[in-house]
Amino acid sequence: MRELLLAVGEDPDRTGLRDTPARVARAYREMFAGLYEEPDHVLDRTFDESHQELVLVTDIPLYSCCEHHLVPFHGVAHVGYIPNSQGRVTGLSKLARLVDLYAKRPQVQERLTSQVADALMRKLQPRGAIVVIEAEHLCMAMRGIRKPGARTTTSAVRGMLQTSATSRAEAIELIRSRR
Ligand SMILES: Nc1nc2c(ncn2[C@@H]2O[C@H](COP(=O)(O)OP(=O)(O)OP(=O)(O)O)[C@@H](O)[C@H]2O)c(=O)[nH]1
Repeated sequence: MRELLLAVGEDPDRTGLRDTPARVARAYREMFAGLYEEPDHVLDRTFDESHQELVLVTDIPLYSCCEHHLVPFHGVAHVGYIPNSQGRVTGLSKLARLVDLYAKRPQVQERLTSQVADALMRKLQPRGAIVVIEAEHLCMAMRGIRKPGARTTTSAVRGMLQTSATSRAEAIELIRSRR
């Protein structure tokens, strides 16, 4: 941190910046807490419910950090899956926990989207999964190209939500028509 401040021409001993290294370390440890957690544990607890159609949680608030600049990107995630024939479902909050865990790592939006979908497929073995993330990258808003308001949408679709156009269209329509 001291080197970083010197590199950008700041005096590390200046009043107000004296405590900065420890504070920044604490903040980044919190923002990157997902590096130290095992994603599969989030979905350890499941229960059987004879629901074999789409379960979709939309508008999960998302805060992450781009690994290129360590500058935040934020937006919402929509996460859905179709339980398998045993009807193995997970608590709805676990879908948000999964998003949170992967978001709390240095990320790129595409990888974050795929990681959530792949964890669902791995642990719940559902018939299909869909993850859509819409986010604004502050590295494109507050610096660089400076385009505030530009939003990036990424999707990861697995299983029958990938192979069945009807199932995929239903999920996408529900995401688009929310509110
Ligand atoms: N695909 C993708 N790109 C990202 C993401 N987050 C940041 N980026 C981009 O990563 C790129 C890094 O580009 P570089 O040329 O290495 O870095 P830079 O000189 O700071 O680029 P500028 O942002 O254009 O000033 C930029 O184009 C960012 O917009 C992300 O989640 N996904």
